[in-house]
Amino acid sequence: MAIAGAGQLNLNESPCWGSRSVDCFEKLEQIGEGTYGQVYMAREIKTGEIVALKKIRMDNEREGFPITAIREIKILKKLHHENVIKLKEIVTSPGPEKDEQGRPDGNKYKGGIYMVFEYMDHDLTGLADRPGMRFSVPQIKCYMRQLLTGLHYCHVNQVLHRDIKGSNLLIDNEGNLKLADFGLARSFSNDHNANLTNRVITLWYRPPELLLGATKYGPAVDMWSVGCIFAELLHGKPIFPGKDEPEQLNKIFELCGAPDEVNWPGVSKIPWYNNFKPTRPMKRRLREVFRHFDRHALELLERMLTLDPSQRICAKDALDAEYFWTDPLPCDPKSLPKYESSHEFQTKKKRQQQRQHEENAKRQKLQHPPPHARLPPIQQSGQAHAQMRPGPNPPLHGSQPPVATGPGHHYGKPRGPAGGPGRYPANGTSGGYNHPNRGGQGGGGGYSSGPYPPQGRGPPYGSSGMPGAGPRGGGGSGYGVGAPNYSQGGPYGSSGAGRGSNMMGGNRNQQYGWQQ
Ligand SMILES: Nc1ncnc2c1ncn2[C@@H]1O[C@H](COP(=O)(O)OP(=O)(O)OP(=O)(O)O)[C@@H](O)[C@H]1O
Repeated sequence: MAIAGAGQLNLNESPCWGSRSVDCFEKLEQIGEGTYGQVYMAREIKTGEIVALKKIRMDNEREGFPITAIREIKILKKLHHENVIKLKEIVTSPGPEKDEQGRPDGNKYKGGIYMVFEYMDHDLTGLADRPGMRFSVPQIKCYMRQLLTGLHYCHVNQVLHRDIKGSNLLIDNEGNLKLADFGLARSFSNDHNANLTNRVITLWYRPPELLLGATKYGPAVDMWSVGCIFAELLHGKPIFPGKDEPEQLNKIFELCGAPDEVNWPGVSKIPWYNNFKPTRPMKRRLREVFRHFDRHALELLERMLTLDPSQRICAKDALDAEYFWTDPLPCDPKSLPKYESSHEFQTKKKRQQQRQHEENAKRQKLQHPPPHARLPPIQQSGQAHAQMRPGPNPPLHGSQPPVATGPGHHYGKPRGPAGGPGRYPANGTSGGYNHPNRGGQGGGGGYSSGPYPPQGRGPPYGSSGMPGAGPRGGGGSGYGVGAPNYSQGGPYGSSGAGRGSNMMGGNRNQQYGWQQ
């Protein structure tokens, strides 16, 4: 695990940061299990305010404070925007800790450090995974616009998120969407001259340039992930559910066509192009496969899922796209229905419990088969009542969630002329952005030379179907069915950097192949 050098975690920067104990909060429920450790819903005892506590995993005391956490804190401290999660403070636990039930935590590290975030009721994966959930078009437009607004702000401030996926998009019951989990984020310079690792972004949302081994890249990598989320919201399931990198690339080429020097000038110079260039011609089929999508949605998707990153649409232009300015308009976030809290961790846990329940029931049935299954049951007194009770597998959720069916509330009419430029602030300095860097898109600065992991220049993954571990939790397909988070096989999975595994069996080290 990469560790912090002395003084890197400048907790003294803001006098109160790090000075309070986690005992100021009462843990209510675990809502996430991430690379760093657990995420809890908690209540601040003094004020009653509900927050999210993200514990920084410190499995090995000797390795010090994880560099990923330092990065996340550093980056979040400079980002202040309504579509970016707010890091409120850092709190510490000097002694043995307690879990949600007040029992001593068995963690061998006796102290702990927590990030305190504003609490969000859902993540997009958890929300979409609710039984019967269907997002309306104005709702999808509303979420997409907020996602792009938050990302535009990050990009203007020269921060790449590098892990855009449903479980990192948090939503509250006011309909606000915020980007979260900046553990893989980093600053970038506009000239894209720095070498960066290509082992970032969860596989299903990873752009072709990273899969082909590019180490010089920019905000376009996040825009590919946004395109994948957009298509997933419209399509109802993930569009590129690859098992490993070769399959991932193949799925991309099957839909977006094979890259060549015509549609992507310079592609043949990307390190692993020759290893993975398709051996047969592959036409772009996006319009054909998604012909049922609305015309403006398809136009925007085409520009997000453009193979050549230099031609891919940027967040600002996406916000200006016709899609957001034609009827039905994005709805007002506040008009969205309120749902019972739903995080990916919880929906997966519920599904696991349900599966376990079904297996137990099956096992019991096998062990104690009814004496004569084909004979009618012998009537006994009270049986009629017994038959009225629900069966052994009651629905997971007692009450069905409200189905979002197109709230009729829209924002006002578009602010700019239809189709005209500049409906969105050009550099993110207007539109209510707090702009700490003042760099603007073309501005200098913002390029951090901090201790980031070296770029992944290892050999490419094997060229044919490496056995990839399945998605975290074995969940099927994204929105509506389960969340992706593949681990990687092959050379990518071999680095032993320790960001730890999660309860669903996934391991981000494998997934991202972090190197020392
Ligand atoms: N502020 C918050 N409010 C509510 N839930 C949150 C908050 N932050 C995180 N979560 C929940 O915890 C989950 C994991 O959080 P996060 O992604 O920040 O941790 P991580 O350790 O980086 O996880 P991963 O390795 O899965 O990326 C999120 O998907 C979300 O469901």
